[in-house]
Amino acid sequence: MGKDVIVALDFKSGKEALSFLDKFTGRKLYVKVGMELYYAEGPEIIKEIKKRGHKLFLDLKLHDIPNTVEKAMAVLSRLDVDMVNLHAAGTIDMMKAALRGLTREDGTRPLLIAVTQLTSTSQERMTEELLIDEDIDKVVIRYAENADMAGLDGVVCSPLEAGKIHDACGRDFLTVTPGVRFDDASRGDQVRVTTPAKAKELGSDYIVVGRPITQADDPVAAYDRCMKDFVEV
Ligand SMILES: O=C(O)c1cc(=O)[nH]c(=O)n1[C@@H]1O[C@H](COP(=O)(O)O)[C@@H](O)[C@H]1O
Repeated sequence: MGKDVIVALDFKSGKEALSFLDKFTGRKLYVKVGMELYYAEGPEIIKEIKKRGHKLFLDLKLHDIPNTVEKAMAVLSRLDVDMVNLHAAGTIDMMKAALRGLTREDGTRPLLIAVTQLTSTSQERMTEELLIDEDIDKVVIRYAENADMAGLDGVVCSPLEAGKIHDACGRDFLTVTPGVRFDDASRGDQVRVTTPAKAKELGSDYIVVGRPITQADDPVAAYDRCMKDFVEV
């Protein structure tokens, strides 16, 4: 499994996202388009980024009844994206429906991964607000097993949980991990975080990094630091 750094393009407009990408002259990145940018620009921004040769994870985190998710995934399958996601909390039936919707007539489809527990969720909040009275690691692993059972390709989780998920679901089951911070950086709203180097040690397949790169004084240097610590060492 090739490891890579996925840059979260959390920008309010296509103009900002594209001028950010221009800083990486000629380099092909793996980027993530999330709700903010997609809701602002729609499918056109996807086409433009793909035209420039970048790989793209479309992060819309679908979570609805199975029929609605199946139909929405069928629409997303027409976009030339490499990966899409949904919330595992929508149940195994919803994940199976998503997979059906995403699979094109010729049998091809983007990778489909499931968010387990958001990396901004702490043990305390999960227990007290969501009334899930279990150890958060156990919940994340159970959601990963559900995603595996539904036939998905992997999960979104904290890098801290990547090793345990591979133990439960196998080495080929993808762990895509946001919640990544350099030692000297602020966590912001993230809770279950670690560094790119530690994420590599724990077996994460992809790290998803937003603000530590996009808001750095030198974004290209910050990206290169992630690549060096996570991919190249
Ligand atoms: O699905 C995601 O991408 C996601 C899941 C999750 O549990 N936590 C999480 O932070 N993300 C996304 O990963 C990115 C992390 O951004 P930074 O916190 O700025 O590095 C954001 O775009 C989030 O929407």
